[in-house]
Amino acid sequence: MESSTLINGGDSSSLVHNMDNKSSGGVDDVYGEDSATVDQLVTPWTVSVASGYTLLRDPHHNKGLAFTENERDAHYLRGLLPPAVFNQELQEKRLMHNLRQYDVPLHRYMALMDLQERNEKLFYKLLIDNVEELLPIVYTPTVGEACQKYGSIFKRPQGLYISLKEKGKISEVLKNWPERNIQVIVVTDGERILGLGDLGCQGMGIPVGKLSLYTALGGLRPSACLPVTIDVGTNNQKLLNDEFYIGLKHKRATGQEYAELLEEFMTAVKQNYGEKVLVQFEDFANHNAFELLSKYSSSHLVFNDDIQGTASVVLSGVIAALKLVGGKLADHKFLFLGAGEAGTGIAELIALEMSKQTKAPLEETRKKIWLVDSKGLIVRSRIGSLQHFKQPWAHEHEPVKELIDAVKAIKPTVLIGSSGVGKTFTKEVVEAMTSLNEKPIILALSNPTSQSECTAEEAYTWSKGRAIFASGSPFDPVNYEGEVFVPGQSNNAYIFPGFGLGLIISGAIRVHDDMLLAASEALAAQVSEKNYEKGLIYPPFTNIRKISANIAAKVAAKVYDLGLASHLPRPKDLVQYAESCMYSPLYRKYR
Ligand SMILES: O=C([O-])CC(=O)C(=O)O
Ligand SMILES: [Mg+2]
Repeated sequence: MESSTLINGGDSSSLVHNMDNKSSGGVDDVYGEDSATVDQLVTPWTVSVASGYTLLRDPHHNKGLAFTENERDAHYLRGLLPPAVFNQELQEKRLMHNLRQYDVPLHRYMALMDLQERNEKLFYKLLIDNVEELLPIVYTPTVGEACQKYGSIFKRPQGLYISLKEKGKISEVLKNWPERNIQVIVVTDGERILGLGDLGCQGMGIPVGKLSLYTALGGLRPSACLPVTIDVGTNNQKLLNDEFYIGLKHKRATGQEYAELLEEFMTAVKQNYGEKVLVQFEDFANHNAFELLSKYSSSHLVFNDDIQGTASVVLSGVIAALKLVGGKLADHKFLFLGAGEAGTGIAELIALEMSKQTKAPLEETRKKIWLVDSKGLIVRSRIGSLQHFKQPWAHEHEPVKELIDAVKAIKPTVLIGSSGVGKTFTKEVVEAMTSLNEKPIILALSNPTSQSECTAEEAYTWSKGRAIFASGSPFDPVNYEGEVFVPGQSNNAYIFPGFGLGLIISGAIRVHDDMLLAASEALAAQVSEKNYEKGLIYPPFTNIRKISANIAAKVAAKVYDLGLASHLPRPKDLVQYAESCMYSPLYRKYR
């Protein structure tokens, strides 16, 4: 009896089911009032939505108690809602009040996911207006716990699961997703979820969380965002033993079997969504992350958030920190704990920027940067046994085993933790950094909070208030000897939403390192004098949409300059253009 119609346009290109009985869900034409969102630039935005009970169950169009009297009459809602009519602000106030009743962050997370599935606009309105309070819930650290428990909190699909069972059918599986105009995909295979290790299929929480930030922080339409989890098995024995585990119950497929599944996925993505769809790789293990990025960067629009997004946000923080500590980038010396995706990605982008500034060859600027991995300082004598992505960092030096001895030997001005292992910046390490530097720059990037190399309190206390500190997951301000220190959050969430927006509004077909440098410079330029006075090296998240528009503009400008843009002509004012393309969470009036 049910027929379905595909309707494009607005922020809601969705599959709407026509039913015979209008009162239980017919199809009405609706004219919205929002400013144009990204794809409205190419499609007319008359949209059709279901009415009646079906409308209340459709998260893209449901407004709950905010349906007006006229809308209740026109859309067969009489009796389905209690009599009160709330505006969106009152709904928001009520929800924030309810959320704050939960003491357990995971309960807040679950309440927010329920809201997202019930009333999408209200979810985004809440997230945008309360970004500092809600970011730690929908994102790190709480999203990490959600992934660990994803099997038991799973209710409805929030993204696509593509497992080895779907081999040979991936293109068909993509067509099962209700949206067609996809602009960004965040994909994980769950092998390295934050610093929590292999969570297999339960890694889905990460693409879902990242994409909700694409919308809230970067203004991408929710319906243009597709979370994907590739399931090739898991090596996490606890999950394999768990009768409630939601993924494939065998060890991870590797080698050719893995590569073929990924190849089929990447091909199907391009076939279904064209060459301008952005694929963001997220939380893959090192070996696959580097390989996938280099394999697909010349044929697809791909971006690895852990290698490139993290690099861009850290470079921005370092550029900003120079205002507080003085000197040029090339005057500084960097020591990393962790030589994986984040560590080597950041190191390379810093070396590139140094090389750009000084005109020195990359081989020279790399020598200012040292990395420590689980076997100690990466030095020339280890080269034969090093993975290829570590080899550029194998400089001449005698072997050093421990981080503390590396600090003493290298004498860095900047210490960066990206190993995924918590509590590794010990008192001794922070004190050594402080004895070497008037203002040591210390970045503890590993996520979630449990994996942070040190806490904000430890950094400020052990450095006697002298550290310039930022971390991947948020920490509260610290009161040290009567002075309040506000730690920064050096997280790729500052970069990827604006970066992706910049790629999309310009119709980029490839990502280039210069675009990452442009994003870093754009973010650093958003740190105000007031922020610097407080010792901050990142602007607060409260202005993130404006920040994202500025990042998007600089990235798009670079896309145009490099001749990689397919949306012509180039808009005159790219900041204004980026802002005008952003999704609005305000309700539309339904006729
Ligand atoms: O998700 C985050 O908070 C940052 C990130 O990409 C990671 O830690 O893998
Ligand atoms: Mg990540």
